[in-house]
Amino acid sequence: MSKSKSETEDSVLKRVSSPQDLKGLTLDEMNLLARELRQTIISQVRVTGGHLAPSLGVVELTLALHKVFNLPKDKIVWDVGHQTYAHKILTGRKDRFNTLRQLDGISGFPKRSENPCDCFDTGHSSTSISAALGMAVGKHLQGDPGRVIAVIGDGSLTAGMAYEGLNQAGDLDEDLIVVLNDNGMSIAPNVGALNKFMSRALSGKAYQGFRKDVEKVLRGVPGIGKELIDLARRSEESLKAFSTPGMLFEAFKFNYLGPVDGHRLDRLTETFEMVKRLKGPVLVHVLTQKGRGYEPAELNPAHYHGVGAVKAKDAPKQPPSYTSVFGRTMVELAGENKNIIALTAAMPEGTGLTEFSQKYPERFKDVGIAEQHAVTFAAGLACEGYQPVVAIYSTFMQRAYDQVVHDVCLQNLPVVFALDRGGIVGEDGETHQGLLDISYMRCVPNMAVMAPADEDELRHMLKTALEHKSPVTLRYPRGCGLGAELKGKPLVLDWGKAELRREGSDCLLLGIGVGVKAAEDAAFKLQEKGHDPAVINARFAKPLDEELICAWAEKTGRVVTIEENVLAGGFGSAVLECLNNRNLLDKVKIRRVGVGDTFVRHGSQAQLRALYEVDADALEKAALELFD
Ligand SMILES: Cc1ncc(C[n+]2csc(CCOP(=O)(O)OP(=O)(O)O)c2C)c(N)n1
Ligand SMILES: CC(=O)[C@@H](O)[C@H](O)COP(=O)(O)O
Ligand SMILES: [Mg+2]
Repeated sequence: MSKSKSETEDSVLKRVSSPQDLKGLTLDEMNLLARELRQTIISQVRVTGGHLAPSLGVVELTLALHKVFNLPKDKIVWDVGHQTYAHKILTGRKDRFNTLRQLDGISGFPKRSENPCDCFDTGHSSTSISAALGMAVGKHLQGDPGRVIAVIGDGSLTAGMAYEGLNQAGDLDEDLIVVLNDNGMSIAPNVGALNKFMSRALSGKAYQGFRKDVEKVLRGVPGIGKELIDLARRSEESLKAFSTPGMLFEAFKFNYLGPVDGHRLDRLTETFEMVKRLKGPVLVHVLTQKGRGYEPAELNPAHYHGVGAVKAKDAPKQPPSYTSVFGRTMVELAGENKNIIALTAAMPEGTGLTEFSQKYPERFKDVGIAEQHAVTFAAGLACEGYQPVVAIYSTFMQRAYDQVVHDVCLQNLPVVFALDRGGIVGEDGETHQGLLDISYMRCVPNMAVMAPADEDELRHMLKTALEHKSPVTLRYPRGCGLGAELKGKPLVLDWGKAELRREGSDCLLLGIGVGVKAAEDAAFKLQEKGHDPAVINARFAKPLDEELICAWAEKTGRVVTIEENVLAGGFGSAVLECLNNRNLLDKVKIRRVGVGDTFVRHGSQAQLRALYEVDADALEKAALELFD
């Protein structure tokens, strides 16, 4: 008796626990498996959240790569790594897939420590070609025949680093395979001249149609049809150069193959079987649809790029996020100040700038995934008298550090760095935590560093930063605010002044950013234990309000700082330096609460704050130690 359709479907994924299990599958079985993988991904992301549309778009591509190549001997470097859910399921993590992005569960990104088939850790974009080239050269030197494949999206191809990799790879003529996963989208629709060129060339159906028509006519020529076709194919090269995306990659000395339909398993496997035998650098151009197989994601791939877990219907309404308050304040301030220009590096929605982009399209620039360029571009705008606000996640700003130092701070240009996701971000984990920025910005001459205690203070800080005619970093966290009332117009705060929130006599709890709420919560608990803590909202990590801080440090004799940043070089270090400079360290005991010398993994923000001891409990504990 033949099996029912659903029994057959069920059985394919059940039979697959490693890429080896794909080798004997038929095309029909592979197509069924693609469907099952999609169902598994969709239902899991509903529970844990995650990068849904990118992962759905590459299901067939992943299957074809695993069918043709042999991991872990061959290697796939996934750019960004946010599209690897099918890869994870196929490489022995099916049974742990329900722990995706959870504390102690599997990561949402490739991790060498997690599985031998993850050959390179990613999370930030556009590193894959360079890493894969390094591996290819390493293999070459060792005489290892394994193949190396970089899979990079069209969005990630807007970053300069990708071209640095292509440039060297073409020159070295190494055996490297680059798969361009072209879905026309970054998180938002992709931008840039090259993107326009690629889509124009691809939609040049005229060329494809012309080619077919010519072949048809030539075939009909009795006796010499074949020779004429060969001749036409040879001269086609020059025609192609004017009208296909291949032109770009061929200039880098890559062999270009494609475009291939990225949802046709037969075409993909055929292509990779051929590519496997080719020597030198090869680029395979694959066309996919972001969100494929899940209608809401197909219709709105930007929204479904990364989603949270589906919320219960009766979940309480949350206060507005810091991001949305930033976005609204930008719109408000730009109405009064025509010099404000908002910049994003491929994250208009993530940085809260969508409304700004609609209201002031002339004064909004999405530069693509090009943080370095964004910063130097801002420096140029500032030279022309504009006030650029560069809104970039804290973690991605790391990439543009020299531009911050050399192009902005050295010239003391008035650029505002709005660093969203400053602090613990949660489920994205190690690659995305924004835990270094206070340290890396504080040490740069001319740079000021502020962090708001709540979403209302964020408004005032943005106004203050724009009034200041030097570089300013304004960092704020991922997620919703405290529910602070947003009333009145944004005000200019006293420059470099902290805010005394509570007077006290036996210790000083000194917070910055989200640390201020933790300080107030810890103060409450310490009071219940008979202590009398003072609480200060520092507002500025630089310039520090040395007068207020030292006065209360001396009065209380005990100081505990708290920040969501690494301890090394952070806000607490600034306070320690200040007490030392004023020779107060023999009179004042100090402890610092922050993240130690470690990378913070994935989990919920609350779990991680507790685990890495950067919450009110940790602050209370540190304060109590000072009374021992
Ligand atoms: C350096 C850096 N900047 C920004 C991001 C945020 N980001 C993650 S995925 C993405 C879009 C990537 O587009 P593409 O490579 O085309 O992949 P797709 O999501 O379309 O599959 C962006 C901007 C990042 N991961 N790294
Ligand atoms: C993969 C990536 O880098 C982004 O998609 C990132 O995960 C977005 O983070 P948020 O969810 O905090 O916007
Ligand atoms: Mg894309």
